Amino acid sequence: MNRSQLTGQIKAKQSYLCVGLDTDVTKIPAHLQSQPQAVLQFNKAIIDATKNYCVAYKINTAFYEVYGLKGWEILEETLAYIPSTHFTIADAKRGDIGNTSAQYARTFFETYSFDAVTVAPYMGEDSIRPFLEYTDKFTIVLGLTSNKGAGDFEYLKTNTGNYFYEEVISKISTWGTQDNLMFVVGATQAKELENIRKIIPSNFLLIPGVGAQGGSLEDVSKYGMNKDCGLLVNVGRSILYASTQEDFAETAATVSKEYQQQMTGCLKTYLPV
Ligand SMILES: O=c1ccn([C@@H]2O[C@H](COP(=O)(O)O)[C@@H](O)[C@H]2O)c(=O)[nH]1
Repeated sequence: MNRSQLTGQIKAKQSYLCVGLDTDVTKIPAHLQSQPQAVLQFNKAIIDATKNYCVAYKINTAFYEVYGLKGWEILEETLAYIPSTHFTIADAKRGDIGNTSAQYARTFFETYSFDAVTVAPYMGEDSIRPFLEYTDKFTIVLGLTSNKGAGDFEYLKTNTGNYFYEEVISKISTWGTQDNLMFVVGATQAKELENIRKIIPSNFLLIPGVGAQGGSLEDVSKYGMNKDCGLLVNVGRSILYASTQEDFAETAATVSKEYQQQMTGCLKTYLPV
């Protein structure tokens, strides 16, 4: 899915919700846990329940890799079950020397046909270029993360007086275009979004941290939205585990709809005219 198809979906659905499929078998309803294909069944029920309210799904590979070969099969079947109208993200946070990054890019863009993959920027240009060579796919680079550890390196001041994360975003933004490059910015960092938009007014941002991590959808929308919306707000646990009973799918639908309705309001209020 390209940028204009993504923005088309956002407009049509009045939603920029991305549902995070971080499925932890110990947290899913007890009645499913005994089923042989528990994670896949859970994912399918969540996708059926939420697809009308969201425009994207993010599969965090850690929750599948933990089961070895079986986990990769579940990941593949989950990806195949996501409707083609939805943008798909492999949250794998890869990045290595170029020769190795090329294999990671092939994995997520060819072996599995994700629309996007998350990449860690620490190893620099040659570690990111192999992903960006897929000009019809999106490379989503970690910009300013949602966790406490963001303070350890991302907020260090460089000799230019800027934060390290600003240098990272600013430099990497010249390596790609708004059609193949996005950045991750945590919802818990909403106060920085106004500044980030000065550096990258056009690129889409993937925003995790609303829900379980306490980030504010309102603030993210107020400070991060651009004329195309430019936001994919990921919500995982607070949708997946909104109920741990037999009504988990209905409850996930209700919570997703609430997010979608709040997003409709934010689009009316904050979309620049
Ligand atoms: O800075 C970051 C980067 C990635 N993540 C990922 O997003 C989701 C958040 O899930 P919730 O359950 O909604 O908290 C998860 O996959 C993280 O690995 C992030 O949270 N922050």
